[in-house]
Formats: sequence, C-alpha cells, structure tokens
Amino acid sequence: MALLGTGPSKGLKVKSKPRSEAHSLKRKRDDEDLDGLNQRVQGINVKGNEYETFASMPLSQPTASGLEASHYKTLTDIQKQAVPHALKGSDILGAAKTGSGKTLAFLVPVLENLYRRRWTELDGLGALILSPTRELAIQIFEVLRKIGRYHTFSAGLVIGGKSLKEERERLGRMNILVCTPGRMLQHMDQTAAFEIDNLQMLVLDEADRIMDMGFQRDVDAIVEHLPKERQTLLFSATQTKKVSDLARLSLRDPEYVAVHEAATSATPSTLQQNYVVTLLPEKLDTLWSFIRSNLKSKILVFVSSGKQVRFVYEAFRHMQPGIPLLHLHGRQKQTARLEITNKFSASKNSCLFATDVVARGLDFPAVDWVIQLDCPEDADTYIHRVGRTARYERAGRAVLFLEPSEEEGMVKRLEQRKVTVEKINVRQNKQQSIKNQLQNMCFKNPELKYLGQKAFVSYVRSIHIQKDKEIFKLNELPLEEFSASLGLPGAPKIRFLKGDNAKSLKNASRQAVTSSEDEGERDTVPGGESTSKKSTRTKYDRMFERTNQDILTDHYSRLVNGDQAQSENINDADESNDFLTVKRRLSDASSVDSAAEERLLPANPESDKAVGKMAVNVDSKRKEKLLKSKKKLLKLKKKGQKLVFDENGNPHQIYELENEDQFKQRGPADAQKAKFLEEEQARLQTADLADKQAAKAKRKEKREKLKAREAEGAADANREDGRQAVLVPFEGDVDEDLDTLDARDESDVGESPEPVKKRPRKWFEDDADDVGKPKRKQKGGIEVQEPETLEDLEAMASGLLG
Ligand SMILES: Nc1ncnc2c1ncn2[C@@H]1O[C@H](COP(=O)(O)OP(=O)(O)OP(=O)(O)O)[C@@H](O)[C@H]1O
Repeated sequence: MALLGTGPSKGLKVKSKPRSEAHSLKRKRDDEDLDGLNQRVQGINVKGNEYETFASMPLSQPTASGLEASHYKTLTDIQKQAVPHALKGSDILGAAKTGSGKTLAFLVPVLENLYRRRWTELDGLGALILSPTRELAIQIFEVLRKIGRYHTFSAGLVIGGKSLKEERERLGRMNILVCTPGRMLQHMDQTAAFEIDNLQMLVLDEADRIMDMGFQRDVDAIVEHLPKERQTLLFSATQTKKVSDLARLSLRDPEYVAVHEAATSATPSTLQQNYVVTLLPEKLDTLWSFIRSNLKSKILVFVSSGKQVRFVYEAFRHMQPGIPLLHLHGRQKQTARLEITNKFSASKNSCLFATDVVARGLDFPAVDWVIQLDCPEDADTYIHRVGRTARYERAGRAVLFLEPSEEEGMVKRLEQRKVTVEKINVRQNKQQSIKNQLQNMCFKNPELKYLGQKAFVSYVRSIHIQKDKEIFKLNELPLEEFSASLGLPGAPKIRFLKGDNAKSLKNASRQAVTSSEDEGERDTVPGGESTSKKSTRTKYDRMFERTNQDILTDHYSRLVNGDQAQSENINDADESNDFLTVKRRLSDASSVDSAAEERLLPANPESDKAVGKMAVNVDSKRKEKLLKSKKKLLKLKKKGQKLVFDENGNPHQIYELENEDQFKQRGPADAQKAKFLEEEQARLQTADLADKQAAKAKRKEKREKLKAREAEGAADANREDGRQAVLVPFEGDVDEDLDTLDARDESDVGESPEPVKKRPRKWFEDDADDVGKPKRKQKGGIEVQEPETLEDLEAMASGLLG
C-alpha cells in the first residue's frame, strides 16, 4: 500500500498492463478468483454469525495475509457481526464496548470492498475515514498500514500539521484517506484536483462524537461534497440511533449492530471500576498519594482542561514523585503530542495527565489505571475515558474522583447507562497533604503560581459551563479552599461568575486579573483544531507556551525576575506575613502594608523601573484605576504620629515617656485631653498664620518679579522691530506649589493679580481626559511635562505614596 502522511511514503505501486502471455494468464486467474470471492461474499449469511476466524472469511489474499502478518486470527464479537454486513455493502451503525476491536470491523470491509471493485489509483478516492482527533486518526492509519501492507492501494493521513500544499499534491492520488473533519473540509474547499465523486465508502469512527455539535458544521459540509450513493459505516462505543444524524448522513436502512446491548454493563467485564469521594481541596492530595503508592504502574489521569493538565504536571514534576510524568492536551504542537503518545504507549510505568483529547479510541497498550481527577461531563465520556484500560481481554482499573456534591448525580447518571461503580475509601494513613509544598512552590515560582491561577479559573469555568446541573453544582464547591489547595494565596477573580459564587469570592485576593476569554477551554474539540481557532490567545498564553518549551523571553524574564526580586526582598523582612503580601500587590489596596509600600518604592531607581514595568504588565489596569483616585491613595498613607525624642535622639511615643502617677496628678484624663486639644489648636492656628504670611510674602515677591520681567519683555519687544513676546500668566500650572495653593485664602485670591485659578492638574486624572490632547502643552510659555507612560504615572504615584 502506498502511503501519505506521517508514515514513510513508499510511493505508488502502479499496476502495469499485462504485456506477456504470462501476464494475461495471471489476470485471468485473478478475475476468476475475484468472481469466486464476489460469489462467496454474496452467499454470506449475515444472521449466521458463522465466522470465527479471519481465515474462514471470504477475504482477498492481500487482506488475509495482512491480518495474519499482524497476528489477528480470531474475530471479536463486533467483527463477527459487523464485517459480514459491511462486506455485503450495507450501511452500518456499529456499537460495541471500548477496546472490542471496532477498528478492524471497518478497516477490513474498506480494503475488501475496494479490492473487489478493482480499485486503482486512477479511480481516485474510494474511502474516507473520519476521526475526531488527530491521535486517533494516526492510530487508525497505522492499523490500516499494517493490515493493508499487501494491497496496492494508496492511503493517506490528513490531519493538518503539514502544509496544505504538500498534502494537496498527493491528495489527488489517494484511494483511502484517514482524516480529521476540519482538515478534510479545508482540502475539499481549496484543492481543485481533489476528486471525490467516486467515493464508495464513508466511515465515521467515534461517530456520536463526530456527529455532535463541535463538528456539526464541518461534517455537514463534507457530506455535501460526497456522492449520495455510497456505503456509510458508523462506529462507537456509545453509538446513538438519532434519526436526525442518520438523515444528515443519508443512511439507507442501516444495520444496527450492537453486540453488547444485552450486556449488564456498558463497560468491559475485565474493568474494575470504583469511585472515591474527595473534597475538592483534597483532590490533589489524593491524586499525589495515589501516584506515590503506584510507582510501578501505567496511569492515565484525566482532567477537564489543558490548563489544569499543565499545572498538575508542572507541580508534580517539581515534586518528583518517582515515576515518569507526561502531559498531553489539545494546545500542544502536533509533534509534541505524537511524541508523548508514543512515549506513553511504549512505557511500562509512567503517569500521563491528559484532557479528553485522548479519551476516545486511543489504544495505549497495558494501561493499569485510569484516574478521573475531574468528573466527566456525562456518562458517555466516562465510558470512553475508562475504556483506555481493560482493552481486548486485558484487565484494568478505573477510579473516579467525585466531589461530595457530585456523587449522587453522577452515580445516578452512570447507573442509567448501565455502569456500576463501587465506592471505595482512601486509606487515611497513606494520604499525604501537599498543600504546603504547593504553596511554597507557587511562592517561589511565579510561573507555577500563574499556571495555578489559570488552572483554578479553567476548572471553575468547566463546572460553570456543564449542562447537567444535577451533577455540577458550582455553588456548593469550596472554591476558596480549592484555590489554597493549589498553592495560591487567594482565589483569582472569576469574571463570568454571577450571584452567590461571585459573592463568595468577592473578598478574595484580587491579584489575578483573569477574564473569561482567555481561560482554558475543554480540549474535547475537533482534533484540537477548532479550539485554537475560536479561543482568544492572550499574550500570557503565548508567553507560557513558549516557556513550556524552556524558552524564557526577555519580557517574561523581566516579569519573573522582578517578581522574584520582590519576593526575596520581602522574604528577608518577614517570611510568614510576606507570603500573602507579595501576592497582593497594590491591587488589594486595603491590605497594603508597609512591606508592600516598600516594594512599590524601592530605593534603587533601576529596580524601581523594573518593578514599575512589572506592575504595569501584571495588573496595571487595576493599579491605574486606583491611582486615579487621590483620596484612595491618601488612605494608603499612614496616619501621622507624634513622637518625642530623648537625649540620645531616639524617638519615643509620647506615652512611653510619661509616668502614670505624674499623669494622674495633673487631673482627670478627659480634662487633660480637652486641654491638650485646645493647646494644639492654638498652636496650629499660630503656625497657620505664619504660613499664610510667608505664602503671601512669597506671592508678592513673585508678582513683583513677574512685573519686572514683563516690563523688561515689553522693552525688548519694542527693541526687536515690534515683535511681541506675550507671556500669559499660568492657569493651574503644575509648577505651582500645591501647598502654597492650598494655603491661599479668599482675600488673597481677591488681591491676586493672577487670573482665577483652575483646578491644578492631577496626575491621576482619567486617561480619557488626555484623549486627543498633545502630550506636551505650552501654557503661558512654560513647557509642561505630563506623564507619557504608565511607568511615569506609577513613579509619580509612588512619590505620593512615599
Ligand atoms: N481480532 C482481534 N484479535 C486480536 N486482537 C484484536 C482483534 N481486534 C482488535 N484487537 C486488538 O484490540 C485492541 C482494541 O481494538 P480497537 O482499538 O479496535 O478497539 P475499539 O473497539 O475501537 O475501542 P474504542 O471504543 O476504545 O475505540 C487493539 O489493541 C487491537 O489490536
């Protein structure tokens, strides 16, 4: 078989025309064989269930040899029932448990039906096999390669990851294509030479998934391109007979082949299934403890989003559990995904953290455990996930982690789908808490903390968007504790939450500014393709994608170093307190303490700049908003304290120097207080008066200087050929000393020769004020420097804080 795609292309084997008599004799023999084969196929009794082995089936020599060479001898139940129907050309709705051999149930008929039609490369595309994920497409292609090795068909894999042009060049010559819907549609729309009018067979593996919402548009468009007269085969472990789906695919009286319909369980009998009830904040403890006690196993852990995959993987990797860790999600590059699936397949003991991108169809050999850290969205997803173990007569175990609020609903849903799971308990003496470790790690490693924040938000979001509210009750989840269990200093803000949950998180630390747009989506999307198209990737997403490949960009380094530098500074001061302080930054205004102020106002101008930059990058919006309010800033300032200095120049609180007896002798406390206030008031008034007089004198001096300059200027102007130099007195000029302005009283204003003063320009005025205004203004001939960047703004605000 000639191949295109990931496998090495062997080139086309073109059947040459018989030139000699020997050739024509061979051709005649082949024809007779084919006639005989056709007759045997027509004679198949589809109800008889008569074929136990492939050798006994009416199959062509190349297929039979391919199966034998791949060590497939006896048929599985689904193969026994589906293959005969398919060989006879019926449309099929095939349903059988996971790991029961559905792939061969459609690949054998594909090869056979094209063979019996004498299909050659000149006939174009004969069969199209659609898979929901790239990994599954690759796997199907591999099986096709193995059992089709003696055929002369050309087969291709079209899953993206290669240039369209490269694929396009070969596409026109393919007889069998395995593909993901998105990529296929792209070719159908854009590749002119792609001939599909001749298509004989359409296969949908994981048909229910391909027919669901995520792929609806692509699949409908693909089917539009296909000839109506064709054979269609649909397979899945959770097959549906939805009439609307059948109509969409124009199925003709399909045979419903459901071999395990009468079985008491929808999952393999060799699979042992349990669930543990674990509080959300204890999930990671339980998972960690589980992994630590199963270091010699091959474990697959499902979580609900790529962001959680990344966090759990990175966190556990740092903690070195003693078993190789791997991670897989839809946002990884194709090469990385392939490498990871290969690694996991080949490994004897390892732990793979993954999203539902590997939930369906993948045939990892000898997986011992499937752990569902996050509850699956429905019973079908559960069935596919656990189906990654206990495949083809092997034993396997599956454990579902359920939050108490999920238990009743999920167990009920599973029972309805004929899945029985037994509750087990975690051995408390083996349960380890990793909360402190995670907190330490997040504290020291801002990148991990960031991943944790993203993981938190994406988890909450995944629960929020679940349809089945009998299972997923966001209101009942202890989110604050959950965020702490991830090592986070506070629950990140969740913008999409309204009502109770929002309230419960209202007082949480506001350090992570996250929006619903940039949170992780579930990766159960078409081949991981559509997700990336639809979601908005923020600069942080891109940044962390890069860091995942161990490349720290300058920008990111600055960010991280800045953060670390701060952490270290504060760490020197007081470890326990600063853990919270460092996470809160200015954004949590009410709790900014002196340490935080210190951090915002580093003595070193270099670090000042770096910190300014970092702060601007991280939560500049919130800070900016805060800076706009002078009142709020003033609140941050500590109240003044009256201190008395002793002979050695050391400051003391007043009460420290007072002897209690002496104090009492002077009279009752209230009277003393009143007297003190009176005295202070009088002192202030005197000081105030002196200030006013000084200010008045200053202004007078200024006016006189100004007048003198004006007189001088007029003289100059007269001298310079009548050219006038007009100096307009300033309006609310920022050069004006704020204290002086405040000190001016009404009479002063009346006396002043200056025009009525406008409100002085505030540094924290709304940006909108500046829209359309030039950055530098010429006022009264004096050039006014305004803050140009947020850093300027911050530096000025820092001054105010100081
Ligand atoms: N006739 C057979 N003899 C021996 N092994 C077989 C046979 N058919 C399939 N297998 C093996 O059984 C395993 C599961 O097969 P397959 O991947 O086709 O299952 P499936 O029903 O498609 O599962 P899923 O529903 O998870 O996609 C594979 O490792 C495959 O090689």
